[in-house]
Amino acid sequence: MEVVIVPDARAGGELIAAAIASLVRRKRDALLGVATGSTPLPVYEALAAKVRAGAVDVSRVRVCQLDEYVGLPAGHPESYRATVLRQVVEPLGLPADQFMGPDGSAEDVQAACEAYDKALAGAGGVDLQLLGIGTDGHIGFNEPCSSLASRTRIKTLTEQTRADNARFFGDDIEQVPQHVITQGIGTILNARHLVLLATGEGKADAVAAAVEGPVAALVPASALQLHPHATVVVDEAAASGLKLAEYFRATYVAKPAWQSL
Ligand SMILES: N[C@@H]1[C@@H](O)[C@H](O)[C@@H](COP(=O)(O)O)O[C@@H]1O
Repeated sequence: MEVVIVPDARAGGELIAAAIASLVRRKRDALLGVATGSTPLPVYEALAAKVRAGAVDVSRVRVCQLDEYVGLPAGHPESYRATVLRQVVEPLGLPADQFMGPDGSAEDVQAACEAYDKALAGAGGVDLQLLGIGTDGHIGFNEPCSSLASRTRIKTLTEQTRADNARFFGDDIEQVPQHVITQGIGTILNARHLVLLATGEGKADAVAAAVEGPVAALVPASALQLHPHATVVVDEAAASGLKLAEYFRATYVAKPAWQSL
């Protein structure tokens, strides 16, 4: 696992957008797994700026969702489908048929989960999966004690996650769905490159547990330790609980010029 400490969220966004651009230059139809929440927004803004500047051609890039709420009415603005369309697909100018996600309004949710897991593999697998981290250490919507081998399935949110996400639902926790579909941890680990971005002091404990604690289902993000190509990008505040921060800084300074993220 590589840990990169950046001065602020904007720098993290620039760094990851550069890594995505570099991937797309190597593989024009890369499958990009995107996350929702506030944290990845600087990545999407930096990437869209590169596209506008003509620095990278993303016209063949495919985008896929990490997770979705269950039971929101179709087209609800806070569904993750609507969110990713608004924040990623439209700003990048991609056609809807280059975007895939699980069907959160399916009658048979279990079948929708299995179909999505198969569709990801059928699309050749995710090339780069962008991740955030919940304050309880979750990735996607894999809450604590999710199986580290789990596939895409339905999960029940913790009260903590519903409270954290209430800000997207008029600060009313009752409006936050209880159930979600999420790529499983095993599914996420199938991506070729995992890039987790965490910013702000509120993520410091979760980041320290994920990066320096034991691999444990209690901290789903610790599963990144099992992946051969995982990059954790943190700002100073989110890095504040890391015991090895100085080592991570020195390693990044000494990184060979030919080695990308
Ligand atoms: N399912 C999403 C996660 O993918 C995201 O990482 C997390 C943190 O969001 P934020 O970046 O807003 O803190 O929120 C939700 O739970």
